[in-house]
Amino acid sequence: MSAEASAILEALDPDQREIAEALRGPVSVLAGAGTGKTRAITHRIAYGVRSGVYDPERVLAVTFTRKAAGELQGRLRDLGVEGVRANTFHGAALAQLGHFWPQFVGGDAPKLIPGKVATISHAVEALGLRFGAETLRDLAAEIEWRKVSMISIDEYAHRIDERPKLVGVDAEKMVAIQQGYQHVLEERRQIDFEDVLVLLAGMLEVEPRASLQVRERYRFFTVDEFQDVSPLQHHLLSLWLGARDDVCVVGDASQTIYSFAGAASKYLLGFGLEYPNAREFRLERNYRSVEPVVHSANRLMRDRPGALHLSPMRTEVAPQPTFEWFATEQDEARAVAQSIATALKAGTPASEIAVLYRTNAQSARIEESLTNEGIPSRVHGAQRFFDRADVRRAILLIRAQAKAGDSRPLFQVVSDMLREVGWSTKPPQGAAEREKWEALNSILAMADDQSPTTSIVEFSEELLARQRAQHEPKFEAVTLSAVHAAKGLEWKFVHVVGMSEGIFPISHAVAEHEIEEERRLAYVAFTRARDELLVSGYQSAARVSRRPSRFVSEAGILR
Ligand SMILES: Nc1ncnc2c1ncn2[C@@H]1O[C@H](COP(=O)(O)OP(=O)(O)OP(=O)(O)O)[C@@H](O)[C@H]1O
Repeated sequence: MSAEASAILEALDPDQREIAEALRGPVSVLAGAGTGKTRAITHRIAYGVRSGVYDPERVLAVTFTRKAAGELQGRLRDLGVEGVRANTFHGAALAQLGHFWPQFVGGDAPKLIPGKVATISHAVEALGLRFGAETLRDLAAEIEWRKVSMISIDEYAHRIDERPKLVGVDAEKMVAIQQGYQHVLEERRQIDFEDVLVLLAGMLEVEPRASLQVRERYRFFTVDEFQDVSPLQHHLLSLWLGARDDVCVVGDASQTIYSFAGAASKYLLGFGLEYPNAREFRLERNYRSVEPVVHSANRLMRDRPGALHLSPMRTEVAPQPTFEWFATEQDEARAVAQSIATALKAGTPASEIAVLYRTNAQSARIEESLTNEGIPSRVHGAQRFFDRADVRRAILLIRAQAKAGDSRPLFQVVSDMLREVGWSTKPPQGAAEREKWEALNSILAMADDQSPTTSIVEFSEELLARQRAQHEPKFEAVTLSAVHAAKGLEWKFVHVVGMSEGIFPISHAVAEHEIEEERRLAYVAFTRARDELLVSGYQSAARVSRRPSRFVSEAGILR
C-alpha cells in the first residue's frame, strides 16, 4: 500500500477503517447520528482511488442534496482526490436523460417544469374545479408520492382509500386531477421532477445500449442517506448496477424523516436480504456531541426498531440540555434571540448557532427577534450562496482581475473587488444589507484562509470549483432551518423551538407511524448539537393552550 493511501486510513477509528477497507462488493453501513459516516464514506472513496482499486472517473456518490454533494466533493478534494462524481439521484438522472434522449429517442428531451402547482392548477380548472394554494400544494405532494412509489394512476385509483383525504377532493376528483395533470404535461411535452427518474428508468429497461453505457461509465456506487430512498430511486439504483454489486449504502433508520413523501427505511434494513453476500458495518461512536446530548438522543430512541445505541466519545464536563417554557411564541422568540446575543458576546461565532423548527412558517418570528437584537441570520435553503447576485458579481470581478493579472497580496486584491460590489470594513445595520455583507465577507474570509503564497489566479480557480460544486464558504450568520433541511448538518449551539404538543409533534400527526416519524425528526434535531442543546416551547397559540412536547420528557430533558 502506498504511503498516501495508508495516511488516509490514519484519520479513522477502527470501525470507520474497516468500512474504508471494504472496497468491493455490497456493503451496508448503519451509522448513528454524528458517528462520522460522511468521514467514513469520503475516506473509503479516497482510499479506493489512492490504492488504485477505483478509477475516480467511474465512481458515483449519490447524496440527498446538491449541497451535500458539493461538500462531499470538497472533502474529497481536501484528501487530494479529484474526478469523482457526486450528485443527487435527480441530478445524475437528469444528466443521463439529457445524454440518452437524442441518441435513443431523437431530438431534445421534454422540458422539465420548475414546479407542479401551475400545471395542476390548469388541470383543476379544466375540470371546472377551484382550489386554494394550500390544496394545490397538497395535490402536488400526492402526485409526487404516487410517482416515487411507482404506482400507476389505475392502481392508485384502487388504493385510494389508504391515502389521506384532502378537504374538498373526493376519490373521483383526485383520480381525474392526476389524469388531467399528466395529460397537460404530455400535451405540452413537459415532464416533472419525478418523471426524470421514471423516464430514465424506462429507457434503461428497454434500451440495452443505454444501460450498457451507464454501466461502462459508473462502476462503484455509494449512496448516502439510504434510509430515505424511495422505491423509484431504489429501482434506478438497481438499473445502474445491473448484475454488479459494487455498492455501498449508508444510513440510519432513526433518521428516516421522509416516509410521508414515499421514502422507506426497509431498503436499508433489508439490504442483507437483497444482497445475501453483503457485509454490514455499524458506526455507533458519536464524535459530534457532548455526553448529555448523546444520552438524551439515546433516551428518545430507546427500544425503537432499528435504533442504534450511540456511545459518546466526548466525555468532557458539559451542560445538560435545557428546556424552557414560555407563555407565547413571541416571548419564546425574544428569549432565544437574547440567549443567542449572550453566546455571541461570549465569543461563539454566529455560524456555530442554529435555530431549528418544525415548519417553515415558524422562521419569521425568530428572524424578527434576531434582527431586533442586531444579529445576522440566514434562513437555510432560502437562496443558495452561489446563486446570490452579489456573490456572482464578486466572483466575476475576481475572475476578471485574475485574467488581467495582479501581483498584490491576495487579501488586498479580493477586498478591492468586494468593495466594488458594496462591501466595506464595517457591517451595515438592516437585515438584508447585513446578509449581503456577510455573504461578501465570507469570500474575504476564504481568501484569508488561503496559504500566504496563493495567487489571485489560484484563488479564482478555487472559487470556480466551489461554485460548480455548490460548496459554500462559512457564512457568519445564525442559521434558521426547518428540521428536515438540517439533516446532515451540525452546530455548536442548537436551539430547537416550538416544542409544544400540536406543533412538534405537528397536529396532523395522529397515527402511530406518523408520531414515530415526528420522533425521528426530533432525534435529527437534537443530534445536530455539538456542545449545547437548548429546547423551548410555548403554551398559547391561536387561542389553543398547549402542553410541552412529549419528546422533551421522553428524552429526559427537564425544566
Ligand atoms: N474518527 C473520528 N475522530 C474524531 N472525530 C471524528 C471522527 N469521525 C467523525 N468525527 C467528527 O464527528 C462529527 C460527525 O461526523 P460526520 O459529519 O462525518 O457525521 P455523520 O455521521 O455524517 O453525521 P449525521 O448522520 O448525524 O449527519 C464531525 O464533527 C467529525 O469531524
